[in-house]
Amino acid sequence: MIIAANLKTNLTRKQTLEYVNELEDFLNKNNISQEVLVFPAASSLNAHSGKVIIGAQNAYATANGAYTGEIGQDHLDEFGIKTILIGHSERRHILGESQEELVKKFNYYKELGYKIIYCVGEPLDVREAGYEPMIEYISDQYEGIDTNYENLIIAYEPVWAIGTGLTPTLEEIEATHKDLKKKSPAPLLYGGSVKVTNANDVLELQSVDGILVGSAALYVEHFCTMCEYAQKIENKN
Ligand SMILES: O=C(CO)COP(=O)(O)O
Repeated sequence: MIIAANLKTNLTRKQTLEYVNELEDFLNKNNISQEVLVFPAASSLNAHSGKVIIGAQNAYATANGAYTGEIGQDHLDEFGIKTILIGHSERRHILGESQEELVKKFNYYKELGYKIIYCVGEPLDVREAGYEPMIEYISDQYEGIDTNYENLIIAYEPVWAIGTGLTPTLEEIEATHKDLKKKSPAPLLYGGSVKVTNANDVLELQSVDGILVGSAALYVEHFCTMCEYAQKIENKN
């Protein structure tokens, strides 16, 4: 399974280094062979060798150039980073990235063979409009995306569930994932208020291939526990 931590605008470079080292030790001591990804803030990116894979939360579709405030492929290359998150709801809804811009970014990093975690998910008003409009809204977020890209992972994160403590029910997650799985053979993660208290139940769902965790992942011991849950489920199956 794939267990991913999106650290967002949290943890300094020093704190991130401690975090990744503690996580790496835990994975090794506990023989955890799951795919574990950590997405630090841009200024906390660092080279890391081991089980933990470091990814970028964002980068511009360029190697370098005049794009004030952005980082590019050169900055990721410096640390051997080959994994990127694209289409996170905070980038879509807070930072105003359009589908067109996301597609451009997707294609740029796809050409370079990056592992891409591409996020989709509906806001609350769309959710409240009913299941069909919700699936239509999410389908639009697949527009222009090569859903057969071999290094693609998709994360379904309902916007209203992110950082709110609210989640769809397990049945709702399963139903939505089943429908989204028809759109792409890529592994499908669930994200949105995943905590130590619900992670195991979510991971046990048939159509869930992993989780993308925000706030709860800031506590390294919580994130380690979730990695352990995934390992136990896999050992059992
Ligand atoms: O946005 C998320 C991960 O990308 C989820 O955030 P929370 O786990 O804080 O809801």
